[in-house]
Amino acid sequence: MDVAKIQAESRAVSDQVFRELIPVVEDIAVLMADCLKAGGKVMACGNGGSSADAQHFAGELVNRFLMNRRPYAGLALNTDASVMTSISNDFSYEEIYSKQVEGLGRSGDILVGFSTSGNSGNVLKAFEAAKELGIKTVGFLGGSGGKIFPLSDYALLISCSSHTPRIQEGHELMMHLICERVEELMES
Ligand SMILES: O=C(CO)[C@@H](O)[C@H](O)[C@H](O)[C@H](O)COP(=O)(O)O
Ligand SMILES: [Zn+2]
Repeated sequence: MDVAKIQAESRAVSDQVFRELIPVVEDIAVLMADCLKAGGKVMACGNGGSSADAQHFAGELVNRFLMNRRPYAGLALNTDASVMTSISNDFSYEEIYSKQVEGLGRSGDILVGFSTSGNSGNVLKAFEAAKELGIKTVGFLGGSGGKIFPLSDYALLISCSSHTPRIQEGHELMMHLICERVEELMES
């Protein structure tokens, strides 16, 4: 393990977030606060570590980030094993999120997808379903942004790295920044 190389890449990711992506973080926080105030909800999805990011985000929204306040409508789409195994078994793994977006999503909601490659098929299909339903899409992406980039109304793209763990760390940083700003906008 080359710690110096990892440190340099970690710094580059953090620098990209603070130099380039804060205006997008702000736009997304405003979008989410407006959605939540209007009675909409924020759905999130991803695979592997990025599914953990989706759950992490929903937990911050429903319970608390820094403030004790009313719960916000946040939902991770990767937490219901019965729904996911049923869709995977009867149809395909690619449809585990799109079918939930079709069933649970309403116009005015927001769909967040975490994908470091930007190419996970189930996140891509969920974004396609969201577009059909008038649901805004927010992509936490990496590298070139992949196939999900053009379907993202808002893209938080860690383009300086193509390494999944470093990109995920950048995603978590931005997810926390969004949570802090959403709470400020909702509670002020
Ligand atoms: O957490 C990690 C690596 O840090 C892995 O579990 C990783 O999330 C998985 O390989 C995912 O399937 C990768 O999907 P994606 O980021 O390309 O959409
Ligand atoms: Zn990981």
